Amino acid sequence: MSNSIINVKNVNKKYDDLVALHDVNLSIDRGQFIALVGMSGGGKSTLLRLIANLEQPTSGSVEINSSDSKSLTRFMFQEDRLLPWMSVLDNLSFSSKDKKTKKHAQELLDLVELGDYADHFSNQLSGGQKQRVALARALMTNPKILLLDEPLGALDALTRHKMQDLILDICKKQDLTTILVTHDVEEAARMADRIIVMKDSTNSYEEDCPKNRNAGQIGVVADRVLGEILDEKPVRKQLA
Ligand SMILES: Nc1ncnc2c1ncn2[C@@H]1O[C@H](COP(=O)(O)OP(=O)(O)OP(=O)(O)O)[C@@H](O)[C@H]1O
Repeated sequence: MSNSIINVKNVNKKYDDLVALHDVNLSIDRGQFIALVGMSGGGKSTLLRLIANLEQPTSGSVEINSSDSKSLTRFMFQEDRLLPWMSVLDNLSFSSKDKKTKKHAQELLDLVELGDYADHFSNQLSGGQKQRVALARALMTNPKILLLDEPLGALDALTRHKMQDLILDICKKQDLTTILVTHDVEEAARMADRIIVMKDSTNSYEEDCPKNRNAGQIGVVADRVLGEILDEKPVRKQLA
């Protein structure tokens, strides 16, 4: 039996006459940590939105192999989306009075090492702490798939490093399948066990349709072992 949880088949996505994704095929196994890298406008976020079922492909299909596909995915955005008038705990539980929900929220705050910050408000948190709250909130529905769109872009290098470790740790503990969009190749190399490069469309298709210059296609898939620091040439060479 296949172990894949996400199957993207022959996906094309057009916005009017702009081709954002061109014939993308991708199969992701349960528990994999995927990094999606590539040039700006290459279709990374578009692919993530299709997988999250926030948008539909123009053609092709995105299949999620799970019994509870509705509660599968959660985004963690780059921006701080915490509601400033709610405490950290309420941001997770949406002020629910339900004891179980509150307990779950507190457990997740403990998981992201912010157990003592439940009563704080977002203006009392650092950028890294806000991102950890956002991560905890993303986990509230017990997702099986975590979709991260440039979550760490605004953080300083040290905080970013710590967050990378925390995310990896949580993904392992919660047995999550994760897709991380990042511009940072080092980050991709550090975190992912598979790196997918969305490449610029420089084939004849582009000549036919100049507007499709950035149409996202899966370029290179590099498999590597989780946790290793990448100093292998292949990924960089192919990115250059
Ligand atoms: N809702 C939309 N309507 C029209 N065009 C869109 C829409 N969303 C994305 N696009 C276009 O589709 C292409 C791919 O965009 P997308 O945001 O997926 O790229 P990206 O690789 O995530 O870029 P970046 O790295 O800059 O975030 C771009 O040309 C973009 O302008």
